[in-house]
Amino acid sequence: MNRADHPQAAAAVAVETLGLRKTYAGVRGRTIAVDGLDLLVPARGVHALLGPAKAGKSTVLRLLLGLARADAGAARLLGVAMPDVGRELAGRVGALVGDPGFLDRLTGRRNLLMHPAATGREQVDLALRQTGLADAAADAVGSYSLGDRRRLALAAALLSGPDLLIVDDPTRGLDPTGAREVRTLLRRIAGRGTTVLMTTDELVEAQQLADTVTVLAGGRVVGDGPAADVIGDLATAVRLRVDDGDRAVAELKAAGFHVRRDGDAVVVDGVAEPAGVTRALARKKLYVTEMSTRRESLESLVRRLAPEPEPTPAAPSRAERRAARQEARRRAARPSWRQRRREAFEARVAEKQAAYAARVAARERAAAEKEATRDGRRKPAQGGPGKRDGTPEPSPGSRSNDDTEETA
Ligand SMILES: Nc1ncnc2c1ncn2[C@@H]1O[C@H](COP(=O)(O)OP(=O)(O)OP(=O)(O)O)[C@@H](O)[C@H]1O
Repeated sequence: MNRADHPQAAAAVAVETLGLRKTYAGVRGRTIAVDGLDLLVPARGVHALLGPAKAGKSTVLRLLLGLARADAGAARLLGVAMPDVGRELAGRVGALVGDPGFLDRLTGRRNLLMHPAATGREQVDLALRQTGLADAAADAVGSYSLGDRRRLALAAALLSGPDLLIVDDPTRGLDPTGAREVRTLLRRIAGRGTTVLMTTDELVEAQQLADTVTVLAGGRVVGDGPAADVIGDLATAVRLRVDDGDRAVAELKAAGFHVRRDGDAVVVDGVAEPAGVTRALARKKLYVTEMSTRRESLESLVRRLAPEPEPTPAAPSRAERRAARQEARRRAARPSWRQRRREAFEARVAEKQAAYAARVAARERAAAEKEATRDGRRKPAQGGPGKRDGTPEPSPGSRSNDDTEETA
């Protein structure tokens, strides 16, 4: 979406990035984790960075928090440009990225009191109340459920009363109850005026929790805007069997559906009304023999937003470069296709010429033998068949030119 077209572009912006890029070097070459990212997070509300595994979500958060250095691009958090974020925004940005490193044998309250952002018991107790942990404040963290630990981590991130809270995958690993509690908490935090920027790979979570979303795939933005517009009402994917699948795909495409083949089946993604698909087919005299529907997955959403996402090109590793050089040398040493064809052709010509020469020699031999036989017969009879001048009659097969001669 164009910045100017963004519904909240006119309002304050909490986070914005332009052309942000990050690559990681590994044993198998370089991985492009974030590839020219333009991100716009409106101030206030919950913004979800939504994408499948390895889409680059966590890397974006790490870049924004200064935990990793970008190769290129620019970013501003709460109006402050990236290199100065740490110095100028101390206390205004809270984060929950990675393991908060609580000590199990200490109470929740004691862990928070030891946090660098803690200023005193009053502030700590406020954070515990805000996260619904007041009753568990005196319990050892070792006895906390995973959901309670996550809420304690959020309490730590809230200690400084931040304007922006950055949270990486807040419900990962939680049971449905724990996940629901954390989602409710995040909505409550946003309701109090803190902008929440979070990552998730769950479509339903983004739909339930986020006001705005950015969908990432392969380190790139494939869609962004209000959650209701980008995700919609969790459209349905329809799977069909039709007698003429290829024609069905063509007709549905022409009718504006997002359609693809999956083996014998035809799959239509992002369908608001499944009956619309069967109607469109029936109009073209194509009849459905089998049909099933399921809620749209994140993968099909990404496919719908970016029908043919370009694969992230990874730079070749040293081993791959060496193999490519060896292959080039091997090709250079081997005769070219053209050269091999010419050699084969010349071999065929030489073969045919040799066969022709052998046939001519055989005919000449045969003619000479015939001549010798005729001479032998004439001698005793002194006048057999033949011309009067003694020239022998040409035999039927003794032409000097062979009209069956093959040309190369
Ligand atoms: N420190 C690192 N060193 C090398 N590669 C990395 C590093 N961190 C991330 N990557 C690679 O960068 C790509 C993006 O990873 P990232 O963790 O940002 O994705 P993600 O969308 O958060 O995925 P997930 O939901 O699985 O956590 C992946 O291919 C990952 O393997």
